[in-house]
Amino acid sequence: MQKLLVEGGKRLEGTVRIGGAKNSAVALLPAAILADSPVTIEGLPKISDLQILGDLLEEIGGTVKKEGQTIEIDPSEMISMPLPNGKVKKLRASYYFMGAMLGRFKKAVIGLPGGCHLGPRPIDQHIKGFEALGAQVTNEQGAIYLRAEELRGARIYLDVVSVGATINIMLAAVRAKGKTVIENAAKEPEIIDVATLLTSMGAKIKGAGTDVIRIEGVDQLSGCNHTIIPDRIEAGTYTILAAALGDGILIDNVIPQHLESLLAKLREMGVTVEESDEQLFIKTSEKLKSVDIKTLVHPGFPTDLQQPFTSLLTKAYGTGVVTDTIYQARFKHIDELRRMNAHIKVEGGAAIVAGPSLLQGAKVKATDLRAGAALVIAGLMAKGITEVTGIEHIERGYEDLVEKLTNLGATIWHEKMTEEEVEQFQNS
Ligand SMILES: CC(=O)N[C@H]1[C@@H](OP(=O)(O)OP(=O)(O)OC[C@H]2O[C@@H](n3ccc(=O)[nH]c3=O)[C@H](O)[C@@H]2O)O[C@H](CO)[C@@H](O)[C@@H]1O
Ligand SMILES: C=C(OP(=O)(O)O)C(=O)O
Repeated sequence: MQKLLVEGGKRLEGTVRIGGAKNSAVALLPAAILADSPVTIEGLPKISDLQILGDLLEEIGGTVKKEGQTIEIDPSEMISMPLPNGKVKKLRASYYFMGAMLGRFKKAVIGLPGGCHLGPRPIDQHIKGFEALGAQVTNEQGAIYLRAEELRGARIYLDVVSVGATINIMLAAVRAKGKTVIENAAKEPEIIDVATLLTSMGAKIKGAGTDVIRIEGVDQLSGCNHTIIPDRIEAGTYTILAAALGDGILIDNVIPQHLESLLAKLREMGVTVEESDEQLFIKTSEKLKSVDIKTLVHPGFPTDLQQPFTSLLTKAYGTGVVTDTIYQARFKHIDELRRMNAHIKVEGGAAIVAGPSLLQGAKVKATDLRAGAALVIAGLMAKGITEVTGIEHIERGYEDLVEKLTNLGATIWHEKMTEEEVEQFQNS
């Protein structure tokens, strides 16, 4: 097992290029199941979640060829093999095998998904959607069994705005008979990206990116070529880092409109933010002003940037209140930031950050993906060396993290954990 060592206190500058969007990629790969010929997806990020999804596609009979950041998935020989255990539990997005396999085979057995532990993450809205389309859904020993004689289009109102449920229902509905309307749909850019791929495959989808999506089912979907959108959360993470320590950092391959809620907050704090078509230029200010943030569904402030943003707030003057309305318990990074001398308390579902604090290097543990990003940012801001364990979480969503940060002038490296450290880590 490896840990990350981060030496803090340096100002950073240069250019960082953003990879393809994790939360698109993890849906685009399962979407290929719906086609009858090879689907090619370009611009994939180098992250561990995609390796697992590639393995799962092979387990059900797909032929997967990877070359650089391009993947070709030939789904023609796939069968509806049950995936009740094993790799499906290692990530969240394995739930997209439910919608895609139901759409193609009218049956599937998929274990309940894993992913970041952020408090309860039910999938009742996914199931409500599948049932409305005519599927029988049962939960047997931790696996979801789905079966339908035929899928029929339906009007589905989501009780909770859910990215996963919106995409999953879309995946099944493109192969249902007749018209499906998803109301109160999520509007995240990744939903548009998945709809774009499905449309290139021959699906008929209108309204992706709005809260009403209309789908006219088709009998057949074919292979196509698709280029993935840039990762707004990776871009947002480097933007936050640049706001904390940037002497002028250019974020390349980003769609600035995807990050408007973050950029508005950074401007309020006094950060220099310049936008162009596919780039952002970010420069910190000597005296950052505290702000409050409240995470909301898109286009509100993204929950996935809440944790990295909390690290930035420790440097700002004043009190900042962080409220996460999507995951009320997404605060596991706070205890670790406190070890680094951050003055933060969690009260009534909000984290209250009193700044500025001079962060000190410490031994900390990444409990989830974005907590890991928050701790790396804090480590780069801190005096001394920070050791971050739990880096397999970070590898789920950040490609080439060490290389990208080193290019910006950071001192960060991997080290093998000793046996004693591994034991301590496993028991903590
Ligand atoms: C792989 C992927 O794309 N992950 C993202 C996706 O997760 P995921 O798709 O799991 O998140 P959702 O948008 O579904 O969840 C939003 C909220 O709805 C609740 N909910 C969701 C589904 C459901 O059936 N019932 C229910 O109550 C969840 O507990 C949560 O409070 O969107 C989240 C919210 O932007 C992001 O943090 C994750 O990075
Ligand atoms: C919560 C996240 O991922 P997942 O839904 O894959 O666990 C995330 O990307 O921040």
